Amino acid sequence: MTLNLVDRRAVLFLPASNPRAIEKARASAADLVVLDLEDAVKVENKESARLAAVEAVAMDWPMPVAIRVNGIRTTWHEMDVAAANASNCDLVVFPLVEESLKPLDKPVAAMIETAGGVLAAAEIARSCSALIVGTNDLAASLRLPIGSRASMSYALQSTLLAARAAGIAAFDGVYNRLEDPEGFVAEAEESRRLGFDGKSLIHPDQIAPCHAAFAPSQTDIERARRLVAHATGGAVRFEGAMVEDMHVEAARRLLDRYDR
Ligand SMILES: CC(C)(COP(=O)(O)OP(=O)(O)OC[C@H]1O[C@@H](n2cnc3c(N)ncnc32)[C@H](O)[C@@H]1OP(=O)(O)O)[C@@H](O)C(=O)NCCC(=O)NCCSC(=O)C[C@H](O)C(=O)O
Ligand SMILES: [Mg+2]
Repeated sequence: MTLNLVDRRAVLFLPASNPRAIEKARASAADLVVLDLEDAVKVENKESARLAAVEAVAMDWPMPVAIRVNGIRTTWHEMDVAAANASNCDLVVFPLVEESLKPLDKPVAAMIETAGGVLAAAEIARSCSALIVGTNDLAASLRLPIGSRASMSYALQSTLLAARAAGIAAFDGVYNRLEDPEGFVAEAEESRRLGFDGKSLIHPDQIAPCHAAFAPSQTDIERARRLVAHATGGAVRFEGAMVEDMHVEAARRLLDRYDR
């Protein structure tokens, strides 16, 4: 079972153990909300967070809502998966994935956040609805010093390639520095240039800048409109450059995204 998440931009994570954050997320402009049972939840709250997540997804949500379960090597994993699978959530997110996901009764997404996950991303992508890069765990797995995003470019691009080859959505990782809005915007714009559909977020303040970074600019939209109007099929000269059918298709996709 799959869920079309392509073109969703703002993927907001929050601890399932935080009821105020759940309320805030429901009222937000996030495109996908992920109630976390994994790293954001203290060990002593794992069971109550699972119950809270199941209760929360039973409410009405204006956007798809997911539950992220604990990793396969933890004692909570099986109970989390069973609870999420039986719940009203739209998607189950698995962390630290290194092989194909087993099908559930609902759509699944995989987090690529280890060296093994990156190398298996193409196979994993064929078993799920989205790949999400977990840049914090990935940095640890690759033994990178803090702030070494440039050293992750191969992993980011491999994940994107795997998702595109499987025709599913790809989301970039989180930006941890809550008090650095300029840094967030720069990283989100880079994510868009890399081809990601959107970015994982950890705070409501990151939602609006994320939408802005991934939205097509007015210049892009106007150019796309001119290009679609100008195209006659095959190779043509358009504003000083050669364009062919794939450029027209890309322009149509951009206009379609903008309209939606
Ligand atoms: C990072 C935080 C712990 C910061 O918390 P805090 O300083 O308390 O936040 P604020 O005081 O600014 O909060 C203001 C209000 O906003 C709500 N809030 C905060 N964060 C969220 C959120 N993510 N979603 C919805 N609402 C949120 C607060 O409840 C306040 O509400 P109110 O009291 O009514 O005013 C905190 O932001 C946080 O917990 N963020 C999410 C952490 C998380 O989910 N982490 C796991 C995913 S990230 C990850 O692990 C990626 C991957 O696995 C990897 O390896 O990289
Ligand atoms: Mg992680």
